[in-house]
Amino acid sequence: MSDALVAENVRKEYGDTVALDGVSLSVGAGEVFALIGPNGAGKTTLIRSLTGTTTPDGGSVSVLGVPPGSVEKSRVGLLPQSFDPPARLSARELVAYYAGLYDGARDPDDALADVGLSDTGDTWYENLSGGQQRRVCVAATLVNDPDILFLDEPTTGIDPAGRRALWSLVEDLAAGGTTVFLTTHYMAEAEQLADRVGLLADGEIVAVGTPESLIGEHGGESRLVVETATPRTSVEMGYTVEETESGLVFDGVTPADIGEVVSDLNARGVEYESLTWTEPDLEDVYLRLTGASLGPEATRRAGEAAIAGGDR
Ligand SMILES: Nc1ncnc2c1ncn2[C@@H]1O[C@H](COP(=O)(O)OP(=O)(O)OP(=O)(O)O)[C@@H](O)[C@H]1O
Repeated sequence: MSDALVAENVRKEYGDTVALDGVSLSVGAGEVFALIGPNGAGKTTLIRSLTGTTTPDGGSVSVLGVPPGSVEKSRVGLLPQSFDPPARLSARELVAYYAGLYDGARDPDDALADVGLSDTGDTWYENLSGGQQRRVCVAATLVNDPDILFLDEPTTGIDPAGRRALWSLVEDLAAGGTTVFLTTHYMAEAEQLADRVGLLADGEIVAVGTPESLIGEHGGESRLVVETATPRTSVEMGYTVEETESGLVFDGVTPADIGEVVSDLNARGVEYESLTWTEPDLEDVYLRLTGASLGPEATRRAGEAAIAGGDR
């Protein structure tokens, strides 16, 4: 697989802020690469550096074999994170405007159909919902049938059904040979779509690999989550136990161990409301490598209590 995109030691500073601190990566032709990382990690700055919408202070970038400023415009699609088109255009007029920038562009209605908005072509952009507006913007990036597509948080604000429709669109594009470089805060999106994922933190790539390899290397063990009737039940067992807001998390529990843990909980009089067994996923990788929280779902408390007394 030849490289569609190569960045070497890219550096960008804004005053005292080092937005990119020597980023190197390559993306193969036809590959889907997802960039994840906390707010302010430098994801948008990297996309802007890769697409020539900002000039790095150091390093080099090659897109389809040439510097970003020299690449044929019709071969590249870019959905910026912030995109504020004229509101008093219909969805179709807006997409047609972008189609007019290219020779041999696609039919705007086909691009709208790609994003599931066939019925809303006549609606003014300002009257569309936030998620529909985002989908129109995605449609606008598809009119030139790009060889490489940069999508900066493409599904932010889009409802779950719309998000899955866009995932399917990205999968179709990749199957057709389009290289896709996207950023996202949705770990499920990166895990579902990406051939490889890069984790950016404080302007540096801290891990890169297939979702499976990252999870295997950094995701930790499978675990049993126990929601207890009484918050922060203190329990002594032969597993590594984390206390959470809502109960207990037992690390390293396989499905075959669940019965034993449940017996132990019963024997010790721990009342529980639910038991959920989970395998590590990309969210665990993210949390472990950034030490950050993804939101209210991720309320796991630090401070493991490796407790003696059980039979493991
Ligand atoms: N034009 C700018 N002027 C000054 N500082 C900037 C500019 N653009 C980005 N920064 C700073 O560079 C750092 C990286 O910002 P960037 O927008 O690339 O992060 P991000 O990973 O895309 O964040 P988010 O997930 O919130 O979109 C931040 O500290 C940000 O404040």
